[in-house]
Amino acid sequence: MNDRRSIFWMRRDLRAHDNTALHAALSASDEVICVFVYDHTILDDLPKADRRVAFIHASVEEAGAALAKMGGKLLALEGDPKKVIPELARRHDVRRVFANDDYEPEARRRDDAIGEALAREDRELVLTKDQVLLHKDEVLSQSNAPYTRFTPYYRAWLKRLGEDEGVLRDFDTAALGKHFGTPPTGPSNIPLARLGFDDIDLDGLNLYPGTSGARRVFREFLGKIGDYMKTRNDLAIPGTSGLDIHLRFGTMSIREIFRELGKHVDTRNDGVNGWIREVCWREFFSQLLHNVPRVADGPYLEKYAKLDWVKGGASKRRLDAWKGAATGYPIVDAAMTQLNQTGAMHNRARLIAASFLVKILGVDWREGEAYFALKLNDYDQASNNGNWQWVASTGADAQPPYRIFNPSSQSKSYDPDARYIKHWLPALESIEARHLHEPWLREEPIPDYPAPIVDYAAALEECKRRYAAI
Ligand SMILES: Cc1cc2nc3c(=O)[nH]c(=O)nc-3n(C[C@H](O)[C@H](O)[C@H](O)COP(=O)(O)OP(=O)(O)OC[C@H]3O[C@@H](n4cnc5c(N)ncnc54)[C@H](O)[C@@H]3O)c2cc1C
Repeated sequence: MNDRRSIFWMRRDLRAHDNTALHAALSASDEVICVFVYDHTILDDLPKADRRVAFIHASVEEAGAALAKMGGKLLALEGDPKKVIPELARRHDVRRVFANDDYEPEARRRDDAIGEALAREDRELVLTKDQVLLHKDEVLSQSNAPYTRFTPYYRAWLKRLGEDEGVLRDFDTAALGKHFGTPPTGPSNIPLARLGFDDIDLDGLNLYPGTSGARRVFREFLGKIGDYMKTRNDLAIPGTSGLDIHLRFGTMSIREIFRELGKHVDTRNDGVNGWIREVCWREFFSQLLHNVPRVADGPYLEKYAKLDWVKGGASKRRLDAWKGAATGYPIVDAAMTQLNQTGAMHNRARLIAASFLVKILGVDWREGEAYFALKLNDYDQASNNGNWQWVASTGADAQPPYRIFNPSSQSKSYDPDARYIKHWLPALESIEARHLHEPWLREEPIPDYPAPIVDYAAALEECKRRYAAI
């Protein structure tokens, strides 16, 4: 066995630069084989036109080119990683496989299986932290338990960032390029069509893949981050960073983002602080899913497993109307249209649409969670689950059960001129904004637009009864 030859397995870290696992592999070895595996156990269940697969594919292409510039080569394979990785390790007789940690329960089961398969042959899967700044049990409460409330977690997280400069270390892979050794033969990417997927116009969706795309989006955001607290809830303007898909697929290192913030903006500014706090929600939910993996299958507050959701045909009709942007509540229908057409959805719109499904339509939050998982470009199990549970009041640090987003007042506050609604529902262009916030107050129904699927006041009472019964 060659102790000095390793594999670097690229996953949710589609970049060559500042990559912890790649850096660890290069530091420990004379030869590093870099591999990306198109995982058919995931891909086979996806629609042929999938924006995320197209984004991944283009990002793999760019990461492969970056590795080539550094003297390496990316090998693209397809299949089930549980077979592909141990086979590759055997074929090249490597001692260690390096990869960046993934905290989703299914990914952990996969990694455990691969780790065991490698160990049977005296090899090793080495997992390193890369996806988040602080992970697993790095931020614990005074009683050494994982935090389940956001605010104390946030304070402890900030303190740790302030005290430990190493958290933002640059894992400078370019400086270690000489350790790539002889590249293996094989393609550095696989055509999308061969993988069974359609090409997608990512530019048309304002999705710019790869590290170049991430840095471009980040640079643009740096110019306006100071206004973040004023603009982040305005549905009609791009007031947030748009870095979500890049953080999801690791096209830019979270450490690089924080180092750049320190260099270019005043970190005492409200906008910058507000943005850092939002990023911390991502880390909070990541450690929560890792430490309390049962949240993936049910409510964190277990008493809410007994919530009496609307069932049967009524539930299906309501869910279908919500998915199909036909609830008769324009702000909800605009949000769902944005999701269906682009895979993106503004955070405020997510809150409104999710709250409407759970609290007004009385549909089990897991139905909404599953639909977002299918559609969102930035789908991340920890953040999606954490936010759905926040909205449904079943989560670790959730909103109280009786806090219910009123779609009309949300619409008036965050889309006063109905610009967002009219953009996504252009058939409503000629209708006055006030009638789009509350269409039922209009003398004549809006032509070719559905009547409200439920009466808001009655649904509100039903929701209160549902939660009070627990
Ligand atoms: C019901 C619901 C489901 C969601 N599902 C996901 C999901 O699957 N994946 C996902 O990344 N985000 C999810 N979010 C959180 C949030 O809506 C998105 O992170 C945000 O809209 C991404 O846009 P941005 O990058 O421009 O955000 P910005 O406002 O610029 O925030 C920067 C980054 O901080 C993180 N962040 C911001 N808000 C949150 C939050 N509430 N929770 C966790 N992280 C946050 C994200 O990584 C985001 O990219 C969900 C929110 C709701 C209400």
